[in-house]
Formats: sequence, C-alpha cells, structure tokens
Amino acid sequence: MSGSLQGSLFDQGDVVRVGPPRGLRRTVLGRGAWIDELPGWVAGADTLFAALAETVPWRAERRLMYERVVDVPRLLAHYRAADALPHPALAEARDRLSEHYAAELGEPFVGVGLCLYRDGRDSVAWHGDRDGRGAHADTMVAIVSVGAPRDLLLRPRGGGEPVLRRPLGHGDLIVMGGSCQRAWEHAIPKSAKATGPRISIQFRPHGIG
Ligand SMILES: O=C(O)CCC(=O)C(=O)O
Ligand SMILES: [Fe+2]
Repeated sequence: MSGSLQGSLFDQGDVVRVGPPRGLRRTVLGRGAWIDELPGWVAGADTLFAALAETVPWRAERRLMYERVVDVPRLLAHYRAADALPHPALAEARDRLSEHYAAELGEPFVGVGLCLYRDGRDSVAWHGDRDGRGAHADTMVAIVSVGAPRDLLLRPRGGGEPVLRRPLGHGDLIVMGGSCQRAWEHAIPKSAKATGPRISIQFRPHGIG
C-alpha cells in the first residue's frame, strides 16, 4: 500500500488494525465445548472487507448432494501455511491468535479459509469442521467476520436444544474450542432480510478442516 493511501485511510479512521485479543469472553456450551467471543476485534473491518472482496481469487464450487451436483451457496478461498495471504491483517490476526492460545492449544493456527456470502441466500448448512483431527480430538477454529452481520448458529450435534444464535460482523471474533467441532454443530442460515455481503475468515491448526 502506498504511503499516501495509507495516510488517507488513516484520516478516515479506516486503518485495519489487529491488537492482542484482550477481553475475550468465554461461554461454556457443555459436552466439553466452549466459545470465546470478542466483538469488534479487528478495527477497520470495512476496509478489510473491501480489500478481500476485490483481491481474493474467489472460487465457486459444486458438490454432490443427495445424488445431485449442486452449487455450494457461497464463494471460497483457502490458504495453507506456505501460501501468501491476501492481506497483511490476516497474518497479524493468525499470529495474535496463536500467541494468545499457545498454552491452551499447544500448536499454532496455520490454515486460513475464507467464505464470501454474497447475500442472504448464501449460507452454510449444519456441520462440524470434522475433516481431519477435529472428528476425534479437541481443537480450536477461530473466525473473524467482516462485512454485513449474519447469524452463526450453534447446537448440539444431531440437533436438539439449545440453539445459540450469535450475530457476527464488523470485525467480530468467535473461537470455537474444546469438543465444539465434534460434539456441536454450527451453521449460517439463509436470511430473508435484505443483507449485504459478509466475509468469514477462519483460522485452523494444521490438519483441521
Ligand atoms: O461463515 C462462517 O463464519 C462459518 C463458516 C464455516 O463454518 C466453515 O467454513 O466451516
Ligand atoms: Fe465450520
């Protein structure tokens, strides 16, 4: 970024800044799962949204579901450890999270996944991030949300109560920990309300998908 562009963004209070995640609040979900939350962690979230929306090589995917090939209702991008990330704030956030959770997690956050929900029709169905170790071991998945708020729902695996609802957007951080990926499920339901686009930025340790 050029010095003058940086200067003009700074004047608007739009610089993307990621500090240590101070003030995270933990909620114990039961069955060995918990979530940590920090609203507004990433400052300049609108600027980050705009940069990612424009520069990330978003991919549309198609998947086999119930014997039919259907469009995945969101756009995707994935970055492994060695890949250059599309914005410096993502490396900063990953480092801050790795530092904060070093003792509890015992390994760093490595992979970065991005989802672009273009409008309220885009969604992700109930699931746990169970590709890899998340199916049988405790782990953490951290999500930073930029753009329009969308609800993240959480429920015990297989359905039932309680269903927790967390509106996420504007630089909010949520971390799903403990058994959350195998004992609980999460989803971003479609929204009938007019909603603008949202980008979800997920940080995962190696071997968690
Ligand atoms: O949009 C989100 O924040 C959730 C995305 C998600 O659950 C996933 O990609 O595994
Ligand atoms: Fe997920």
